[in-house]
Amino acid sequence: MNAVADAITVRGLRKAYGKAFAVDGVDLDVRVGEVFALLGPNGAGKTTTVEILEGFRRRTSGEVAVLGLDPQRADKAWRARVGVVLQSTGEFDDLTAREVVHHFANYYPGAADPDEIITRVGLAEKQHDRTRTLSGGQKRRLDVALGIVGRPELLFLDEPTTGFDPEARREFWAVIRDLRGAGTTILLTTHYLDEAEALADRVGVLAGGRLIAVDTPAQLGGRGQGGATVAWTSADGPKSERTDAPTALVAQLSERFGGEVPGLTVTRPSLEDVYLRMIGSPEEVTAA
Ligand SMILES: Nc1ncnc2c1ncn2[C@@H]1O[C@H](COP(=O)(O)OP(=O)(O)OP(=O)(O)O)[C@@H](O)[C@H]1O
Repeated sequence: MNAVADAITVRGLRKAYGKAFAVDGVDLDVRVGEVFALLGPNGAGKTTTVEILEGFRRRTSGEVAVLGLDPQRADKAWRARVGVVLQSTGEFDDLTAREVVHHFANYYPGAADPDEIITRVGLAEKQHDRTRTLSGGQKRRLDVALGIVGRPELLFLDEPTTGFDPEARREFWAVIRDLRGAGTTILLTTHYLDEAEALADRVGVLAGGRLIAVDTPAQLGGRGQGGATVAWTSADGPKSERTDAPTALVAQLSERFGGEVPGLTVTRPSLEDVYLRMIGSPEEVTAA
């Protein structure tokens, strides 16, 4: 169907630990050039899935193709095309951040300029510090630098911004948008719904090892259609109404108020609302 082959194709993927299936029949396609965010509660199987795609874990069954190859049989040339940012950072102790990035750049035939990468991830001021002295968020930036210095076609990011302060997250988002703009395919896992919304072309929700939904952030769980809440201020106080036809209600209100509707807002469920509903959060069930 696609003019360009998918970057990742997964069919019937399963992974058992003992008798339990951490991944239990996942089908997934990630298109070339898209940012795909894998969401899901703790233990849903995100890291297991991603590590299988990266070639770091063996699957129990199913078919997997990543950049056209089975990651279990991947060679050095394939590895050079894939960037990986793992959940836990490697320790380089007495090397400086700059030395580590330069060292990693040597592994890749078409590496980016390491100094430019250091600047892009916001580590320029800390580049001469030993990595063991970096803060958690700074170490994470270094992880990201190591993942992208080889100019990968496909980048895996497992919870990339955990431990980042808000400013660092925004800077990281800009780095990801640049990479996307340059044509990099990105698969990321995140617990931050705003991050998925800001970055992802599509999101997939994993729960209990199964992919229960795949859609754009705007459309996930029917978010884009109907189900809006219109709120306004009337003479006797704030009012709100849930409706599947918000435009018609706003038109009625406008007529009633003879123009501007005081305090008018129209809101749809946030990505977090629909996500929590999907994974059956107890809070959401009681709120509904
Ligand atoms: N090496 C392992 N041996 C046994 N069980 C494991 C192993 N790794 C993961 N699991 C189990 O598999 C399930 C999925 O774990 P996984 O790390 O893939 O989840 P996750 O979605 O990435 O979670 P989180 O959001 O907490 O990172 C969990 O129940 C976990 O306990």
